[in-house]
Amino acid sequence: MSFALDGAGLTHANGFTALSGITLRANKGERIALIGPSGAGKTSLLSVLGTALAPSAGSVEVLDFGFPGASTAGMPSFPRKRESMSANEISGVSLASRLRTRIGTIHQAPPIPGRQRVVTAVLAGKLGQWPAWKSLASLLYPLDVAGARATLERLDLADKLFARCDQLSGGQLQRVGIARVLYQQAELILADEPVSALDPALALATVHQLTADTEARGATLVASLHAVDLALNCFPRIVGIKGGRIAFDLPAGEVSEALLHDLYASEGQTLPTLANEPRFTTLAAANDPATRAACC
Ligand SMILES: Nc1ncnc2c1ncn2[C@@H]1O[C@H](COP(=O)(O)OP(=O)(O)OP(=O)(O)O)[C@@H](O)[C@H]1O
Repeated sequence: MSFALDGAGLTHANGFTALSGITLRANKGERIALIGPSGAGKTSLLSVLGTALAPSAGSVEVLDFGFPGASTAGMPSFPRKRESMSANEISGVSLASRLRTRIGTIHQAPPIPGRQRVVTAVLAGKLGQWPAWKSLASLLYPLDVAGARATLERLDLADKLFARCDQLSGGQLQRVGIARVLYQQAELILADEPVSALDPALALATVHQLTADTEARGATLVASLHAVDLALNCFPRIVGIKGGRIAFDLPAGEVSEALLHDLYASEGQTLPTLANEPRFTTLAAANDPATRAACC
């Protein structure tokens, strides 16, 4: 099991309930796309899975660490290992940091210092796994340039190896954030709109890198995606989120056009797709076998 949420809820400090009654499980190696309208709760769900926010109701278990529902809404908390490791044996801080080295998070806008070189930003993916001396040394002088270059090559970005991050375009910076997580080789990758700044062809190729990497390593991937066609074409399992609840959880081939239109009813008649092109507004077009073959 990679993660299990049981009746999980998330109420923010201002009293707003972003998630309610979320029951969702994933085995290791699953690739899941989260889709749903703006404000549905996709980022909130990824934050709970990534342990950035504790559930305010229900329970969450991630990579064998459990989080009981907290009474303090949405406040960060520390995980407890499932095999009931005593609090005296290891501190909550240590447990949390150990768990987080196994989770790779891709942000829509990667939080990378502008002055950092691309090579250093990519190698930072392993900072939590390396011993302290190696992490410090790598920040001062990149230790695995070949590894960073090979990872960037997969994203067609090797020519930016020594560029400063504040000299990159939004799409290039987004791919550096993805390269960092690919380099990290996390067991669970949580990607929040990972290709929102890329053109359709690059978005497809980049998502392919993510799905191929996780498939090859048996890692789990959960990605929120704006483009419905990208989700249907590249992910075997689709979870629709609406109003902080799971609207459906189905194999991609079983997601009907009616379900999609119901999910996005608040956003009008046109389904959000790559480049918002109307050619993918029918399920037949979105599930085009040629596109699916190109991705998966
Ligand atoms: N810190 C916060 N405090 C209060 N409400 C919040 C907070 N963060 C998010 N929300 C609310 O929770 C709801 C879900 O937000 P979330 O970011 O999870 O949605 P989303 O599906 O990721 O949306 P989008 O596709 O636009 O990124 C929204 O109504 C949002 O306004």
